[in-house]
Amino acid sequence: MPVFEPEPAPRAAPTLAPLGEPAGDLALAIRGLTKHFGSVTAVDGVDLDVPRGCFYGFVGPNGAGKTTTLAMVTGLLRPDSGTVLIDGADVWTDPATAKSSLGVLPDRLRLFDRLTGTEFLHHAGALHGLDRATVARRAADLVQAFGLESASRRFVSDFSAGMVKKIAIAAAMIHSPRLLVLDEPFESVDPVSAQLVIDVLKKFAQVGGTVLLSSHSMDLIERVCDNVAIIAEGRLLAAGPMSEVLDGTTLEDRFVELAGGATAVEGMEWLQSFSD
Ligand SMILES: Nc1ncnc2c1ncn2[C@@H]1O[C@H](COP(=O)(O)OP(=O)(O)OP(=O)(O)O)[C@@H](O)[C@H]1O
Repeated sequence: MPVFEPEPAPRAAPTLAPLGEPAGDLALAIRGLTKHFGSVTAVDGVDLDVPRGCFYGFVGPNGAGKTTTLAMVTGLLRPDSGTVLIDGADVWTDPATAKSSLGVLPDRLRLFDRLTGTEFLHHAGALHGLDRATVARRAADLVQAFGLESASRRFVSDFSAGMVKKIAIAAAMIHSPRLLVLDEPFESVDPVSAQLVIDVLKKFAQVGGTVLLSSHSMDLIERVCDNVAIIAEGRLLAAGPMSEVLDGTTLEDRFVELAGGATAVEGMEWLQSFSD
């Protein structure tokens, strides 16, 4: 199917390239990315290499800086400092080139919800300059792949939260990008639909596409991704091939060990005194 066919690219060695000059086999290279909101440092000097063809998970506790990082990576939020190269093109100095190879599912996406599912996909394809016949063919492929056949003629405003996620991911893929950046793609998505989405994304990665996604589901990230980055308080604590980051433990254990969070609930004895 044409939708899942980015230019085949060699699968990169499963190690992080030495930080410095980004290597040429990277789908995404982030250097020194920093963002402050007033006195809060949301993202603090993040360096990350995402090799082509990999399925990269991005995890961290609430408020760790995941959404802020992904927003800067995709050109939605201007960094205070740092650079982002997508397929070698700088998101901020060469946005047209960088964004032509990028598909995005942003956080809290607002859709044009008075369009039907199919119209929405056509709109996304047209924005990327695809001709009508190509858009129609790809939209039909995507509707089928994401199990949205019965929804394709309904208004997006009538979609469930999970269906909205699926149509938004489909729209992010319609121009056959090289890199997909998905912020919480499985939030509100039931397990059967999540598996459907994972299958589509795996197919995309198998033919040389690259996926970077954030999620709070450690099981899912461990099962699906071949690389993972753990962020807390705006700093990257670990990044690289899953087996190296886990080092024999589970992702959940590694996450708690690095990012904290397994604290006992103390000082809430009143909770056991019940109002009656
Ligand atoms: N627009 C904003 N204005 C002020 N502070 C912000 C803004 N966006 C994010 N922050 C702050 O930046 C920090 C990182 O937030 P961010 O949303 O990136 O975290 P996250 O890892 O995506 O969290 P979650 O898992 O809860 O979605 C938090 O302290 C947050 O309060």
